Amino acid sequence: MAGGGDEIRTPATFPQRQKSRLPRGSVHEKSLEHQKKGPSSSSPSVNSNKSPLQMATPVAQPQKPLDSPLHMPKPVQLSESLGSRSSPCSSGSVVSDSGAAPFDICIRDDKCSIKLKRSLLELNREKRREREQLSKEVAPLQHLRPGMVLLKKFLKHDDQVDIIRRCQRLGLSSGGFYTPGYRDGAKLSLQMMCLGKNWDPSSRSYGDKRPFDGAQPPSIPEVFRKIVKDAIQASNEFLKQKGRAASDVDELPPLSPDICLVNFYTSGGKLGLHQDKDETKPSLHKGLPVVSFSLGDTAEFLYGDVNDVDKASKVDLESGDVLIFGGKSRLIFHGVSRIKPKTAPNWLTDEAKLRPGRLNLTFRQY
Ligand SMILES: O=C(O)CCC(=O)C(=O)O
Ligand SMILES: [Fe+2]
Repeated sequence: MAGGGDEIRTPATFPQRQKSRLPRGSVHEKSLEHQKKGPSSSSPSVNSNKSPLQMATPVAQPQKPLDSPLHMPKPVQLSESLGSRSSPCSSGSVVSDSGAAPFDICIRDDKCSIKLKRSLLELNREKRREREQLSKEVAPLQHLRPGMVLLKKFLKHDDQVDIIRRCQRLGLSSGGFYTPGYRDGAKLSLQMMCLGKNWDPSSRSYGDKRPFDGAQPPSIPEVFRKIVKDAIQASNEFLKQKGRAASDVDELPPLSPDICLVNFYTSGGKLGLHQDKDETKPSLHKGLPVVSFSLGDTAEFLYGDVNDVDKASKVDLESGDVLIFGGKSRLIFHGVSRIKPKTAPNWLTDEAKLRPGRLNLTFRQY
């Protein structure tokens, strides 16, 4: 799996979390082909002139428009036909302040659906199978390179459902999901929402409000911060153990996240290689980590020292995985080369009703 890193197959050390349930666990895009050895860099961005969301200068497009025809709601596959406002994930009514037709990351339970719901027994059986498979076949923590740790299925089942439901609610309200687009007309096939601070793709900078509609990003839910903290702690315990045997293993500095970029990739979603480097100099210099949660379909994730997909290592990020890159890896180039369709766990799509695709949350400290 991971290139360049080693894996440890001991049943590791997710403190408590692993026990009670399973170990725990934007959206930007544009073709990676353009990037082969190309000068791109992005998400929060980097050395090229290109935006994090890639190349051309992106222009935010609210899912629903102010008055200009340029701001006509972008047709979002499935969402209209499935009825974006009445997902069963919603608890209560969620309505965009702007009266917009916001993007719903969940699909509603179609009463006419011929798909039979799985029984609770079947769902539990699937969850158990997933746990057993994980403990047999996969190292729960993997040291991919100095400063970079992958925590397989670190997000517990209930937490995955809860994260999706919270993101759904936040995404439907003011400051919620929108489709970033480029000034040249190119569209990103992803939906993005910022929590804590707004990250503006066109200026590649952070602010308190979204320039295109003045919306204030919702705050980062406390439960998300707690999982981030637990993931860093679990990584450091693991790195400490490793450090006894190897000298190049650094611990990760603690993170107090005040930014979370939430991306939803549809099945054709991609994100070109980029560095996350729009945070403050002290944050970057200290190597304060980026902590990434993956939910839904599996992503093929690329990472490496240079902006070249041919030289990048590859790792699958599955639903429930938490990836951390900080310290010496804080400025690695990384991206998503593809989303693997129909790889989300059945129990997750049944319980959370996440639409086909992948939800990714990256936490950072400004
Ligand atoms: O989706 C991912 O795994 C990566 C997202 C990312 O790199 C970003 O939002 O900056
Ligand atoms: Fe990134």
